[in-house]
Amino acid sequence: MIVMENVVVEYSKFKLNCSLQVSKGMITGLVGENGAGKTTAFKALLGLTPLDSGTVTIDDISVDQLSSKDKEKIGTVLSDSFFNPVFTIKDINRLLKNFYQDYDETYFLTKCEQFNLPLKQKIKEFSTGMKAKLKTLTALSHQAQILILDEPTSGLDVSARYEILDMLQEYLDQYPDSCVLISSHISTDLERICDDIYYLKQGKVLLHEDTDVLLDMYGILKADETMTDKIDQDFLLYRKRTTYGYDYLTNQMPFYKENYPNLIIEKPSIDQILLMVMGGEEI
Ligand SMILES: Nc1ncnc2c1ncn2[C@@H]1O[C@H](COP(=O)(O)OP(=O)(O)OP(=O)(O)O)[C@@H](O)[C@H]1O
Repeated sequence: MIVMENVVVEYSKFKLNCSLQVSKGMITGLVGENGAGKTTAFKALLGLTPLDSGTVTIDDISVDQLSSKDKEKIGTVLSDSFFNPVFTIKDINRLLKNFYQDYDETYFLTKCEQFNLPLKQKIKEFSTGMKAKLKTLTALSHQAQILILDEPTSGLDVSARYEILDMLQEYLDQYPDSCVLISSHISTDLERICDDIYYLKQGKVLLHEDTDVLLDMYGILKADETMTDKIDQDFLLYRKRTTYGYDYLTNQMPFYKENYPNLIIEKPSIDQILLMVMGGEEI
């Protein structure tokens, strides 16, 4: 289990101030615009950047107290780090075998074959998709209990993205006690595999919700000026001015459907929900 509590990381022009939790058996998504602080949060989680305040624990151990053995239980994909580009998969296989006690060479090589990744070609000659698959594969090849994956599907076409997401789902089926934190710009990716989603904006968590709740309970009410005065405001989260009045975001769509049968209520996609939170006025 990953717990990040009131973590503050302050740079000259940016401040991350966030809490989040990833439980066993769960895939948690972190979404946010460019510069929202996702990578900073991942670095804080992994102890790669000093905290100004707050705590990060992984399976109840503070991240700065993790032993080498504890660290072996963490699999990572970070956007700006990878193996030396002149290495081949054969080289990487040898390195992983020496580094991780629980390295599963059969899994690694079988998946490389499945993804048509050549064993003897230098990584610098790989396509973006090939590199992305290899990156995720290395994170999954040592029976890690904790997976921290920063944009593993970034820059990939839809089939390559789904191959990576399916591989993650399969991993969790095989190791049901593990937990996964994954960031992405693509909300359909998160919708496909995440149990819950955090939305980060300017270093702060603006929304945290179970994916099922987002998809089943959230709604957008389309109200004109007269209707605006009549609607119960108790379950409205954000509003946005429109040409006819206001769009309201609610997390209690059934309540409004039942009590306001004449009101137009749309079931939003996750992108539409995030756009309301991103650009709307909090109520
Ligand atoms: N080492 C650093 N020193 C100073 N500022 C930094 C440093 N690292 C990141 N930042 C700033 O922190 C902010 C958040 O960056 P971060 O990379 O965490 O965002 P992100 O959500 O991962 O963005 P993207 O989706 O574009 O990768 C940015 O404004 C960035 O310029």
